[in-house]
Amino acid sequence: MTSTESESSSVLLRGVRPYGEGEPVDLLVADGRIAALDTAVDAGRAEVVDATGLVALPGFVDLHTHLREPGREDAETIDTGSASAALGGYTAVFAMANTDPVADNAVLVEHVWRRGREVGLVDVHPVGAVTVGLAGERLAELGGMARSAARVRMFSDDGVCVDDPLLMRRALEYSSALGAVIAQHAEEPRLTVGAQAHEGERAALLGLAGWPAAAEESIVARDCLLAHRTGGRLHVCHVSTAGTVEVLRWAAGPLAALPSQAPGGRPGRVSAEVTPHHLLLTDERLTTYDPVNKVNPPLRTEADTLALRAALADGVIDCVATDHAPHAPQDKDCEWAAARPGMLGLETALSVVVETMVNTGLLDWRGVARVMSERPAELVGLPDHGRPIAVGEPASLVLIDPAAHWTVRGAESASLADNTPFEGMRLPARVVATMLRGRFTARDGKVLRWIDSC
Ligand SMILES: NC(=O)N[C@@H](CC(=O)O)C(=O)O
Ligand SMILES: [Zn+2]
Ligand SMILES: [Zn+2]
Repeated sequence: MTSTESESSSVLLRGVRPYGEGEPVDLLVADGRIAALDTAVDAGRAEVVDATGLVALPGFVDLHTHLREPGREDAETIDTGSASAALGGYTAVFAMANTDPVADNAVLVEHVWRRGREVGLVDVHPVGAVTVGLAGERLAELGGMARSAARVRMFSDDGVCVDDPLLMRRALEYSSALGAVIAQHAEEPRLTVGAQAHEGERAALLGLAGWPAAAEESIVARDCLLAHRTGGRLHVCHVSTAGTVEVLRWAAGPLAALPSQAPGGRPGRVSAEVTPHHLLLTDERLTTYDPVNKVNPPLRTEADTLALRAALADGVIDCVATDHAPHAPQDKDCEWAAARPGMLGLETALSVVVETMVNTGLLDWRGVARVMSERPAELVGLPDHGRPIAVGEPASLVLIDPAAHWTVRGAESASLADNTPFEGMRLPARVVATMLRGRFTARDGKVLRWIDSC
């Protein structure tokens, strides 16, 4: 993007196409908000940026990111993870609680929140743990975290499942009172002891212990019932099987029609996310035994990827979440069984969504805005993200070159880690710039910190 310099902090984006629709317009940003949206807008003292041909969408919101700070700053920090998020088009991320120490108290979540603000590249919202130390034995102080300066609105033991039904039921009961969401890593631990790969033909051929689809589906079914009966707010993390899609369909239909026993008769609500890697990759990739493909839940079959895509398109799955899971080399560059599960996701998410959802005709750009920005913001009640591109709204935006292609190189990512399963793949569409409340946080592949823009 070329631009003319100016001493003013306002910016005029010339020739953008909001949601990729209609004729190009000029979008004027002033005081952090969209000040004009029209043809031939007078630049005045604004910096003029040539954005011809670029699609503008509301900045992306990731409900599932691992930033690793505190505890594993060798794999990622709030700073490097925020930079990766800005490059990927994100303006808000939810940082999972499985850090060391675990984010299970007000002091820790406030630390993560403050550090995110200091870095200032993306709004970092800490996720609080559901149980103390993720140990699954007693509930953490959810209320204390919700009332802290971090205003925690999502709780999760992600990495492990809250498998005790009584604890999960209590957490869901509290969630409605707190206006929060319980995000479940759905994995029945008794069914995945020693599991290494999706249970099926591929795992059998490779001699890897199988990870049954029912381990996920049985917990999702149980939790949908608990959410409905308690009036709680359940969010299902990283849906990976066609069977889970059917359970979610049942929860939204026949189950929702049953009377709830919740206080005031208010039924629970269930939402769900899918990761870019589960939309694109299958267990066919495991033949190399390269641990870059190891992830929890595991890569599944092509039929699963197709069911997930259809469910995202028709709204049974609400949104895309990256499950960005950076790992240090010693935890990934080792034999399959010893490697940690997880893969990078923030910088490749848009391109994978375009490849699997837009280029297949399942979603248009408005649909991309829905699943990557509007719906996730709505699920957790973020008031100033996922907003319409309209005059008066916050200028938290992503500009995309829809015609670009690029080749993924983990070493070039802003993340400290390089465990991307998309290494060497040529993918469509590229984030050209990200803007948070009127300030560029990433532009032409470079991260812009406060200091750069002052
Ligand atoms: N997805 C993964 O394989 N790993 C995540 C944990 C998780 O999301 O369950 C991690 O923290 O590394
Ligand atoms: Zn998980
Ligand atoms: Zn995760």
